[in-house]
Amino acid sequence: MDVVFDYEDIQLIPAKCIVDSRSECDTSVKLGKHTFRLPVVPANMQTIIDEKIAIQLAEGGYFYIMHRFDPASRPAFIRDMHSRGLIASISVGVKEDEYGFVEQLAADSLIPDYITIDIAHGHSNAVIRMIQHIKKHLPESFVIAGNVGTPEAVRELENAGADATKVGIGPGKVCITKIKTGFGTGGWQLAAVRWCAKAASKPIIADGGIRTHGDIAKSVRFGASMVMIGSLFAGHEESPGQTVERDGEQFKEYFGSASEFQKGEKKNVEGKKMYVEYKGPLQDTLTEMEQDLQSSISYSGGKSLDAIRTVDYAIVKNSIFNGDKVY
Ligand SMILES: NC(=O)C1=CN([C@@H]2O[C@H](COP(=O)(O)OP(=O)(O)OC[C@H]3O[C@@H](n4cnc5c(N)ncnc54)[C@H](OP(=O)(O)O)[C@@H]3O)[C@@H](O)[C@H]2O)C=CC1
Ligand SMILES: Nc1nc2c(ncn2[C@@H]2O[C@H](COP(=O)(O)O)[C@@H](O)[C@H]2O)c(=O)[nH]1
Repeated sequence: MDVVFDYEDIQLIPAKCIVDSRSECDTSVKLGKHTFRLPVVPANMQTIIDEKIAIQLAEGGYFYIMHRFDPASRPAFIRDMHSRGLIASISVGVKEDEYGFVEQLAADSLIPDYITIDIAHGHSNAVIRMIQHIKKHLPESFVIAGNVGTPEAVRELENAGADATKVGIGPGKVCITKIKTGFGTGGWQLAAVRWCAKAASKPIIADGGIRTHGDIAKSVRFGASMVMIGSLFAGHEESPGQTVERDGEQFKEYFGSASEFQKGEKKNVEGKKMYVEYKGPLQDTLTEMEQDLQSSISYSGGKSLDAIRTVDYAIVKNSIFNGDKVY
């Protein structure tokens, strides 16, 4: 890898505008057989998504991935989404029970449209075996595999049959992998996305470290087809995390999938819990994200996401924000 940088080190360089209004810019993206309104998916974490939010997102034309932390509810979830005419997008792990689960779905003709293999260290034989197992029993399902942080990993998972790979080891807001293990893409996640995307022959999902809406455009510039976001989606009215009040202000909990709060034990903890300010309705954030991304597209001199993929950029090491915040 030649240059190392992260989101805050990059500014995209504007090209001549070809639209009269930002509303002409199209933020939609195709992943597998379906087209979605935004190249954004809320993280498949228990404080970010539940069944109600999955329905809201799917009905609104947004991509979603249900988490895997209530495993027994998954068949009913798939049935319910399909009975509503909506896509069914679930997560699996790699432990022994999950093999039987996949076989049972096939036996019951319950075919998820998307299956995400969600483990911390995705460059592993365990994930390769699970990709092959899913492809054998549920060949119609679109398989997203992760998480990884290197081109070798992307190639191996693609060769095993993954339809997309998810990039990001440790850049997440509630992640402590980098501190506990010394490994990961934290601090250079955007460069890792670029490195992996260059090797990829299928879509890349950039996962973790997105702190502003502008980071979505930057991810697209460096090769992501989609981005997965946790913290920016935490704290909404609909978010499943517990609400607490402090000094008259409302906060909602956001915890890591490898935190002791998720695991119920202190073994191999690589995540923490935080409280984020209450943000109001989820739809307001989705709408603002879409408007901001439409604006990004207009600055890129095009009308669709593709225009962002080729814009020039400047590396401005640690100097963009100077402490600036949106609010
Ligand atoms: N994107 C990221 O940076 C990270 C995300 N996470 C999230 O936390 C959740 C839990 O992840 P995970 O612990 O993988 O899931 P699981 O607890 O389901 O573990 C999956 C399996 O992989 C094994 N395993 C886990 N980590 C490693 C490793 N580093 N080396 C070898 N084997 C390993 C586990 O065994 P054993 O426990 O005995 O080792 C277990 O058999 C997921 O939702 C994941 O996305 C967690 C950390 C980093
Ligand atoms: N190292 C850990 N990473 C985790 C954990 N739980 C989730 N995650 C990852 O974070 C992103 C979300 O990142 P954000 O910056 O947008 O908040 C999520 O999609 C997972 O990949 C964890 O416990 N440890």
